[in-house]
Amino acid sequence: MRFVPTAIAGVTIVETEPRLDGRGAFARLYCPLEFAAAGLGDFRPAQVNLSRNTARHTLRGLHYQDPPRAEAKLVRVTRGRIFDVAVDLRPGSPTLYRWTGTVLDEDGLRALFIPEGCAHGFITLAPETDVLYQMGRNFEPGWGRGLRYDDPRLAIAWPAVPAVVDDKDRNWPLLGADV
Ligand SMILES: Cc1cn([C@H]2C[C@H](O)[C@@H](COP(=O)(O)OP(=O)(O)O[C@H]3O[C@H](C)C(=O)[C@H](O)[C@H]3O)O2)c(=O)[nH]c1=O
Repeated sequence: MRFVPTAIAGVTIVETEPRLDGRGAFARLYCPLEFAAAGLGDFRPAQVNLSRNTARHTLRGLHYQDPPRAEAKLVRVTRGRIFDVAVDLRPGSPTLYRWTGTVLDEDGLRALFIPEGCAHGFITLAPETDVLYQMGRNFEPGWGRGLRYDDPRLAIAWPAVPAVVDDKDRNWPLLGADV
């Protein structure tokens, strides 16, 4: 695996190096030892989730969980295409409230690692898009927090106008202008 840093410390593009042969390819998608050696800490997924999105330009997020339920996640696309975004929410971070984004598509050989302390969201760029999550913690209802995808304080350059957004995601509080 190759670990490609982004503008936000810890948010990392994880690229696999498929082994090709006459049958096709074989690729390692995750390894705790390689993640630890890359400085991403002890990421050992507790649950794996599938987000199935029917319409193009479906937007989900931006979501995060506060300590002690903060969660790291490894996100990849198994069908379709997304623009995937992470926002730094770590107090004292030099990139606090900065965002970074990357396109993930169905070849599934690129993933985005979002560490604890960052919010995550995506917009689909194709219909029938499936997003696969490896989650660093078990899900517990009631711990979900969110940022507005259109918060002017974040100024995320989404590549499309969202067509489908859950009411929950339309109603997260805006960050104050003072942050
Ligand atoms: C996150 C989660 C949800 N659920 C249940 C709760 C609801 O009944 C249903 C949909 O949950 P929610 O509306 O929170 O799903 P999304 O809006 O896609 O949220 C996810 O999308 C953003 C972009 C993320 O990064 C998070 O992984 C997650 O917050 O699945 C579970 O059973 N387990 C889980 O881990």
